[in-house]
Amino acid sequence: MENFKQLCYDNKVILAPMVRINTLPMRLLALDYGADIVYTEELIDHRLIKCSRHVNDTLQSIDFIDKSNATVVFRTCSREKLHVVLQIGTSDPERAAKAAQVVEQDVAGIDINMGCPKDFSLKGGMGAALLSCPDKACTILSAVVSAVSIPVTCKIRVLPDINDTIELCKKLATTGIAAIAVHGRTVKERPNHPNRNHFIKAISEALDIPVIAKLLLIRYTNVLCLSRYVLTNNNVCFSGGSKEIETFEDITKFKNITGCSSVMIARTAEKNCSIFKRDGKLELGTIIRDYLHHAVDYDNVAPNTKYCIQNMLRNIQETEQGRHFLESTSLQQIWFV
Ligand SMILES: Cc1cc2nc3c(=O)[nH]c(=O)nc-3n(C[C@H](O)[C@H](O)[C@H](O)COP(=O)(O)O)c2cc1C
Repeated sequence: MENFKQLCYDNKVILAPMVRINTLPMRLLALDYGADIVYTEELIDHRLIKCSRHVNDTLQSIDFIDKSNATVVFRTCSREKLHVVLQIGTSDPERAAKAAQVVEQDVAGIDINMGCPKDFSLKGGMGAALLSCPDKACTILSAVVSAVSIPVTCKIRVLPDINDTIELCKKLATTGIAAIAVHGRTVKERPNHPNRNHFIKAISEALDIPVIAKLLLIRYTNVLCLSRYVLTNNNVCFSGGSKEIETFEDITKFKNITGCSSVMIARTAEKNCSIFKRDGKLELGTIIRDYLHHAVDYDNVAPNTKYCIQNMLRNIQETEQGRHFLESTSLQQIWFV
């Protein structure tokens, strides 16, 4: 209950899950700049359940280490404990529940990925594959909700039909999840397709009293628990707006368009994490330096650090500021800041 009070999904600006980008340094950077909640990259249940928890006194971190090859699968620290949501890739209720239990004491929430369109996920029955198996999706969510005492959420993509999407959301909402994040593109749509903001608006309007009533009736008898799982439009997070979100003010605009009180940002944050700053974005050089401080402090693996910085650089090449930055600074210089 204590954790839930801390992790509320109402009116939040959120760093959306991004594979290889959202390791600890990026999550801390987003928090520095003003994000309220930060998602991890998707971590597959098979890997998490093989992990053991280690308190790393040198780095002041908590490490989840895969014993079979001594790899750090997930590193976190006390600073993010009340803000970090760990996203699990799964196709199995039992494994999902076990994976959630492995990290439960060190994170603020658990999210189940139901939107990944990649072959790897679809072939394994994970990610967007769950959108076409709603019963299985619900079984997974219910298993995780029962297994842990922190909030559980899921992140979906919209279905081609608006009413089917609303029905799916209502069904998922009966499992006791605390929020749904909706990416307004279908599985087949690519990032350059327009985001279906009107779908998200319809969902946020539909997920109101009936869903609350259903949840209250079906799942809980204890009054203290009731308010914990009420799912209204305040608990629908908007995702998919990066093409149209360039400034912090744009976030408010999208809240209004979609009727969601929370907004998740992926690609805009990937290229300029200071999008979360209320008082305006920072120069890329400052962002990279701030990022590197966290990467060094937490001994982030070099290939991952390099990948994130290369993405920031690649993504700004087309902007005036980016061209100027690249002309005046070499990657070599940045690397040794
Ligand atoms: C590099 C990258 C990695 C991503 N990885 C994940 C992931 O692990 N889990 C997930 O649910 N979505 C993932 N996504 C999707 C984003 O979370 C988000 O829903 C999508 O990019 C649309 O939001 P945007 O317009 O703000 O970019 C990823 C997106 C990008 C660009």
